Parts: sequence; structure tokens; C-alpha cells
Amino acid sequence: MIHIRNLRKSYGRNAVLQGIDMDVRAGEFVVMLGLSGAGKSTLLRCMNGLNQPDSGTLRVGDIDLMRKHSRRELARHVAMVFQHHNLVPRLSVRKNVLTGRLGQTAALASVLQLFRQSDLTLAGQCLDRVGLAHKAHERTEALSGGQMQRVGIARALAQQPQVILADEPVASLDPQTARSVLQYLRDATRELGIAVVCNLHQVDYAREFGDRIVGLAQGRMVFDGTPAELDAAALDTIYHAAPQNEPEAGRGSISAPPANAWVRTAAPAGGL
Ligand SMILES: Nc1ncnc2c1ncn2[C@@H]1O[C@H](COP(=O)(O)OP(=O)(O)OP(=O)(O)O)[C@@H](O)[C@H]1O
Repeated sequence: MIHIRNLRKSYGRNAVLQGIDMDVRAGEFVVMLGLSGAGKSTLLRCMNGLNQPDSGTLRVGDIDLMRKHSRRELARHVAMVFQHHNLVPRLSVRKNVLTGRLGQTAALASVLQLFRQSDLTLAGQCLDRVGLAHKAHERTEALSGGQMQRVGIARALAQQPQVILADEPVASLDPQTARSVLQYLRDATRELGIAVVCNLHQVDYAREFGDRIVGLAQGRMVFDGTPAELDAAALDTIYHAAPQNEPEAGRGSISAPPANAWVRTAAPAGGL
């Protein structure tokens, strides 16, 4: 579903992605972990066509993102769930979900916000999936933060994408609400066979919800394994990476891990 090879992206002299190799299959829930600045959002934005990589291979479904492609074409494949959900507060919940259809609606109908009956039915089904069908006609601003994020998920599902990219979708939520939001996301994507890549800062949630966990450090993938394999040594590799070109004694290989491999080091005293 997602195919990435030797992907590189720099901002000026800042080499943010330094040769990422990654494949994500349909129905797989991949959680991406890493320190702030590791390059997680940049990688998601490349997958969503918002950032243009410098070089490498990046395909989502049958779209080659290294070549010219239309936003509408990409919207049929990729949906995004944002940390701050990016909903329009004064619109109804259903209208916000329907905006997920705009990329696939004829241009004039989009401008006039005319939707087919099939789109209205789909919006209802997507809201039902996140347990909010009864809120369809309420103004979105009246919802709680967790409910708004569930509307954000429903909007992403309404795009009928092959891939959902979620950038810290539960960062502003309390633990109980965060878990329920991730559960809705995981259930919906499993049942629909959608591939998910989800950036998180919470290791516990990564273990609980990820089928697979990917760790980024300084623009390189330094871990790729199951939740069970994410032990203290792996966490050390992800979160205590030495600055590039300045390897610490005994941890030299982390600044240049072999492609698509991860490096075990001694667990830090006290763990994370
Ligand atoms: N538009 C931009 N212009 C210049 N530099 C950028 C831009 N976007 C990101 N960067 C830089 O790229 C690096 C990686 O940023 P990125 O947001 O991808 O990290 P991250 O792992 O998602 O961090 P966080 O967990 O804090 O969101 C950082 O050094 C950041 O300053």
C-alpha cells in the first residue's frame, strides 16, 4: 500500500529524512515513535503530498508521489487526521464529515456544497463507526475534544481512502478519551482494510494499538518491529540517539544504522 525506499528530504542544510525504507500493508496499523524533531511529521507530510521529498521512491497505492499528481487523485488514496482535528466549528458534524467528500465531488458541486444522496448515506455510516451518528446535526463547536477528534476520523473515513495518516491525533486528550479515539481508529481501519501510519509520543499507546512500531531518530529508521520487540534497548535506541556524527562511546552504530535495521544497545539505568 505504501512503498518507500531511500527517501531523503532536507530543509537547507538540515537533512531531516536521511534514507527511509518502509512498506506498509493494507489493514496494518503502524505507529511511528521518535523524539521531537526526528522527522516523523515530515515523513507523514511526504506521504500526504504536502512535502516534496528530494530523492528516493515514494508510492501510495498506484500513485507515484515523486512525480506530478493531482490533489484530487491523492485524496482518493490518502486521508489525514490532525492533532487539532481541523474541523470547521460552526458547521454541523455531518457537514464536517462531508468535507471529506469534496475532493471527489465535481468542482461546481463542491463550490455549492451539493452532495449526492450516496455521500449523505456514507457520512452517516462514518459517524456511526465512531459512535456519533446521534450528533450528526449538532454544531461541531458544541462537542468535546474527544468527540471532535472522532469527527476528524469520520471525515477521513468519508474519503474512502486506502491510507490514513494521523499526526499525534490524541496529543491533547486525557488518557481515557485518547484510548477510545485510538480504538475507534484502529477498529474502523481494520474492518475496512485501511493502512494507518500514526505518529505518537506515548509509548504505552504504541504498544497497545500498534500492529507494528517504527522508530525514527535523526531522520533514520532505527527500529521496525512488533510491540513485543519494543523493549528497553529498543526504546534507548529510539530516544537516546547520539547527535549525528558525534556517536557516544559504545553507541557508535546508531548514527548510521544499516538500512532497514535497528540496533540493540544496553538498557539505560532506570529505563525511560
Ligand atoms: N517547513 C520547514 N522548514 C524548515 N525546517 C523544517 C520544516 N518542517 C520541519 N522542519 C525541521 O525538520 C526537522 C524535523 O521536524 P518534524 O516536524 O518532522 O519532526 P517530528 O519528529 O515530527 O517532531 P514532533 O514530534 O515535535 O512533531 C526539525 O528540525 C524541524 O525544525
